[in-house]
Amino acid sequence: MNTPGAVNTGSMDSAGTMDTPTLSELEEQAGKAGPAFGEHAHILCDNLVRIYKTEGVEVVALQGLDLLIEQGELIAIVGASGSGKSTLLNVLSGLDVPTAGVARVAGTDLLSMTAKDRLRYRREIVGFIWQQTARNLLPYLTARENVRLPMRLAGRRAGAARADELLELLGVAYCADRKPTEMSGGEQQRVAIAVALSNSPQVILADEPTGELDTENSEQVFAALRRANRELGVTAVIVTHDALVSEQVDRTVGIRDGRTSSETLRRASSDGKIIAEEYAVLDRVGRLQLPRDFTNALDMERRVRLELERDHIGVWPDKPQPGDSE
Ligand SMILES: Nc1ncnc2c1ncn2[C@@H]1O[C@H](COP(=O)(O)OP(=O)(O)OP(=O)(O)O)[C@@H](O)[C@H]1O
Repeated sequence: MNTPGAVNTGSMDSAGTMDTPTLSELEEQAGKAGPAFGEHAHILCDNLVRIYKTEGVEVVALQGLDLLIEQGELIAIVGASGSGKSTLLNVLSGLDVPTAGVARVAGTDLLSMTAKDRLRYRREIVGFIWQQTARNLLPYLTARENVRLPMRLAGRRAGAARADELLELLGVAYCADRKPTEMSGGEQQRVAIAVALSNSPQVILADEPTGELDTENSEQVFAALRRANRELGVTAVIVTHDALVSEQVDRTVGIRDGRTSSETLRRASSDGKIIAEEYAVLDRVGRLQLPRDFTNALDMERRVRLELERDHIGVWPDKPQPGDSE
């Protein structure tokens, strides 16, 4: 007889005693397990690690980062300098290979790609926009020619009509025949978004796309990214220090010390106001990063006392606080 709640994994032999389970029985059982972590996510990072080694010194830039992004989301990634944002974007763009963990974008496993897969991935699945306007466009080509170039490199018939449609969508149709030096920084970045969208990628990644721009140009570049996201359905991930960007997306993910630490979700209330709610991220093994200003305010160090209440968990400093009863 089985113990209540226990799972009978084996089968009976002719003498009626339990066998150890066969491999196929174990495989069948594993197949019945619930959905894998992030199975349906468009972008999945599971326990992602990136260690840089320079002159014998190791820097752990990503320390087991988990992140799930749904298809069609527009999210901002924020974090202090050195927290690992660019490292993450380099991994997602296929420029860099993580040391360990899982990274999957639009069904492509980024750790097991061949060189040929990687080239195809970078040309057709993701589009990229850099902070430095000069890095995004070739200076001797016009805006239209820049947008047509990725189509040519991918062996497609380089449709001038598609290039013009994209420039129109992003509000820079009037720049089609201009070279980068004849455009403002904001116009160049909007053309760069058109270049990134040229081969109809499923995901666009932008590293500080408004970092070199004034407020007016930043607004126009962010509006162009949002239009690309809404009208083309492309998933968009923007690394930014710019509050104008991070406070207007539906979800902002905070990275601290190479891990996701917080998320801010925004939704419209019934009276049309935007409500932002900040959450700490609970990882798959139950780890939580408490905001540093909270732990500093209560002088929390090394360990805290936890208490399970009916509908929440209380977190107290280890040391008694002034005014605490004995
Ligand atoms: N190629 C590299 N070789 C060695 N260490 C690196 C390399 N690239 C990044 N790092 C280190 O990895 C950590 C994360 O860097 P990363 O550039 O991802 O941070 P970031 O959050 O993008 O910072 P910033 O906002 O300043 O761009 C830092 O400690 C950085 O010094």
